Amino acid sequence: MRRSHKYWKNKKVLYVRPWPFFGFVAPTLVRYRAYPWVLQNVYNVFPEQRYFGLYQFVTPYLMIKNPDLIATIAINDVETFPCHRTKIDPESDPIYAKLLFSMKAGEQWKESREILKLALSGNKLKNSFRLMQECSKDFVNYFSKEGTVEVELKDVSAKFANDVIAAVFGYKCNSLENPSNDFYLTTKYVTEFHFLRAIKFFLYKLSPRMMKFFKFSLVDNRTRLFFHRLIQKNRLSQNSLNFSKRPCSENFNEDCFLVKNNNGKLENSDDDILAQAIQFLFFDFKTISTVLLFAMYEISQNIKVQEKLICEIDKVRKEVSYESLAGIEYLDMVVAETLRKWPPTITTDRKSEKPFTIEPTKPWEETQKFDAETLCLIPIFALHRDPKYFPNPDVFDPERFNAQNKKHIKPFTYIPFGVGARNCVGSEFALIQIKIFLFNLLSRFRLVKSDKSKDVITLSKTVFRLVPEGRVWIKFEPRRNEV
Ligand code: HEM
Repeated sequence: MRRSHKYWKNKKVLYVRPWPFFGFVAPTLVRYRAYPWVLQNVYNVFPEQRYFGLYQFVTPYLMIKNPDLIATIAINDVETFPCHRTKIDPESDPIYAKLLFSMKAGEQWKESREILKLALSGNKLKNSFRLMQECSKDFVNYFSKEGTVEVELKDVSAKFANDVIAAVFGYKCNSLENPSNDFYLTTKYVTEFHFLRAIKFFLYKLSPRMMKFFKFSLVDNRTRLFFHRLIQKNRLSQNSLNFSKRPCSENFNEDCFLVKNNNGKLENSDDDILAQAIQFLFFDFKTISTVLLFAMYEISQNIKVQEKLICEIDKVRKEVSYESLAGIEYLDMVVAETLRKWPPTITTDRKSEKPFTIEPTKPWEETQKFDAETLCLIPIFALHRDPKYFPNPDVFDPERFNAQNKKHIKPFTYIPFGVGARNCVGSEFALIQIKIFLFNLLSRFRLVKSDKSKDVITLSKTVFRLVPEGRVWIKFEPRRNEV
């Protein structure tokens, strides 16, 4: 596809006028507006359009606004739109090439996806449930030592998300007690998009061959070494890891990390496992910690929601089980509303393999032909905030998802986990992790606003993700006398 600000004009497609060189992302690059709001503004430029063109830097994207058109692209016409944009050439970085998100659709992707899906659901998920339950208990026990405590939400949600991933790797690290444990430091290091990594990504896009020639890898030696050491310990030792109180073989969910090789055999070489580890860190750590942060923040702000949630949680006495957790309908509704208002993945995309046509459905539209390799942007955050689909979108209202109301949500307007063949493979795993955390937390604490933070969250203008600006404080107030 040609990269130039003339592309949409030449194709006679309506488009958002780009800022020179930077395209629509300019307001975030100059730190004027947070990226989710920039996307929402762009989404609103042509209220009646089903789709329109825009430029991310000089790369043309087609924004798909209309929910039916989203379904066409992601479900009905999946042969034309089989993959995401991010595709790292396996020749240039074999580790990144093993990530499902960046894999080209085909047998290897299909099988790897099936294996990961199995590892993250059903009986395997029940096993992970036990680990998550342990991590949540460690979390609340840590705060139960004192009375009311003031906590910073970015910090505590990141530590919990980290500890669950670590547990999947057979590594018990309780990051609240021990914030400088190796796993947490590595997670932070890998997931922070610092300057050097940004440059590496840019160079990869520019010339994968050059990167291969100079043997530059997106996964640096420090990360590689850390995980290789961990994998070796897990495989070779039947004894506890230094940081684990249990035999690691019991914890290490190796099935999460199986990959089919080109000869159709199941294997998990150290590099395969390393790739899956990176996948967990990218997909689980950032998404889960973001959802937990916003869920705790919204619950602290909305007292009625909190009281109702506590009431429902208290009905499940003593130990919560996998089954009883799924039965707490109001918890489902609170999590669903958090994912509506604050979806951690603010957009997703599809890339067309072949040319395609969009037929008119409105009087002012014309048949429009598009080239192969057209990049389609699906604006998850903006759809969730569109008052046409969610009236008063800025209000946190879990009742949108009660049994009656959720029937009226227009299909493909609520898509926190994406849609179709390339949707999120970890959604079940993620939902259980979020729910079990909130269950344990609210069983022991009320979440109370803190004077240190404002009532309205401001989003960061320095990153291209959904991140609050600065620190976000609330208080955990023990419910000792009630339970
Ligand atoms: C609240 C948490 C999460 C959210 C909101 C989320 C959201 C998403 C979204 C929007 C996509 C793109 C889907 C599409 O294009 O249609 C995606 C893809 C993906 N997610 Fe998640 N995700 C979450 C947690 C996880 C977890 C825990 C894992 C486990 C490792 C995971 C693994 C993946 C993978 C591997 C893909 C790529 C799938 C493919 O291309 O075949 N996600 N996720």
